[in-house]
Amino acid sequence: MKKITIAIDGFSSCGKSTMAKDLAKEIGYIYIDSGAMYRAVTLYCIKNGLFSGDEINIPELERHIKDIHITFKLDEKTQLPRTYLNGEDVEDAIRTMEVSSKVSPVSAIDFVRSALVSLQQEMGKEKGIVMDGRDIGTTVFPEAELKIYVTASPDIRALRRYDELQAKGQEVKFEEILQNVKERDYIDQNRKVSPLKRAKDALLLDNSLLTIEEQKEWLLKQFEKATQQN
Ligand SMILES: Nc1ncnc2c1ncn2[C@@H]1O[C@H](COP(=O)(O)OP(=O)(O)OP(=O)(O)O)[C@@H](O)[C@H]1O
Ligand SMILES: Nc1ccn([C@@H]2O[C@H](COP(=O)(O)O)[C@@H](O)[C@H]2O)c(=O)n1
Repeated sequence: MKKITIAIDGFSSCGKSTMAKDLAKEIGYIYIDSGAMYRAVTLYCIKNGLFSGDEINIPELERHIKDIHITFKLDEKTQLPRTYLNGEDVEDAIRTMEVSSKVSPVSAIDFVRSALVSLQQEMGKEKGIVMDGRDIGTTVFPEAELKIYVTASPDIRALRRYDELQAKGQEVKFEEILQNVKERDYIDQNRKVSPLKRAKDALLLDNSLLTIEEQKEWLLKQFEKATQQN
């Protein structure tokens, strides 16, 4: 069967990567979490002193951008990709609140976006890929055969993330997560370059009241329809 490209965009913590991972596993496609790449650049900035408070040293980051190498390696146990920054496994380090609180301003920088978009397009050039993010259906793969735009209420999204981080043993406050979710939504929707918006041909999914299993079934049906049409 001819392989297609699947773009899943939407708001932070709404379940995009859960859906994308599940589908990719089921259909044998590559899964790429583009948010992990923006998080890795942010972690690089933190580790290399490119932040002073919340302020990024943009000229310095531009000088460093060619030294930032992001790759993914499949975890043998989970069969899921882990993110590597310059050869180091940073999959857990990029999921902290510190990175979450600094990532959206980093992702709004034009040269950061153009570097990562080129890398994402290279990863998807053979098709057979499910990529999730904010601009996958609008900028990275505007020709994707299946585009999904996911949303859920901010409170529901914050609660899902809170439960997840608590289960991982991270000390977090619900209010802090809710504020971070709202701030990232605002920056992501209002930045100049590739803001988060629904592509004209994207299917809308509000999963506020869906279980993980229900959204998985819904997505699989959309995949089957898309492959029949292409
Ligand atoms: N339909 C659902 N019902 C309940 N919990 C869900 C649902 N979908 C995903 N989750 C949970 O919500 C949390 C956030 O999901 P996920 O990481 O997939 O979101 P995301 O959109 O990829 O987030 P981000 O953009 O911030 O990376 C996870 O703990 C996941 O298990
Ligand atoms: N295509 C993308 C993906 C992500 N971002 C930015 O990265 C942040 C973290 O992404 P998560 O998916 O892990 O939440 C996100 O808030 C965006 O600022 C992006 O700009 N484009």
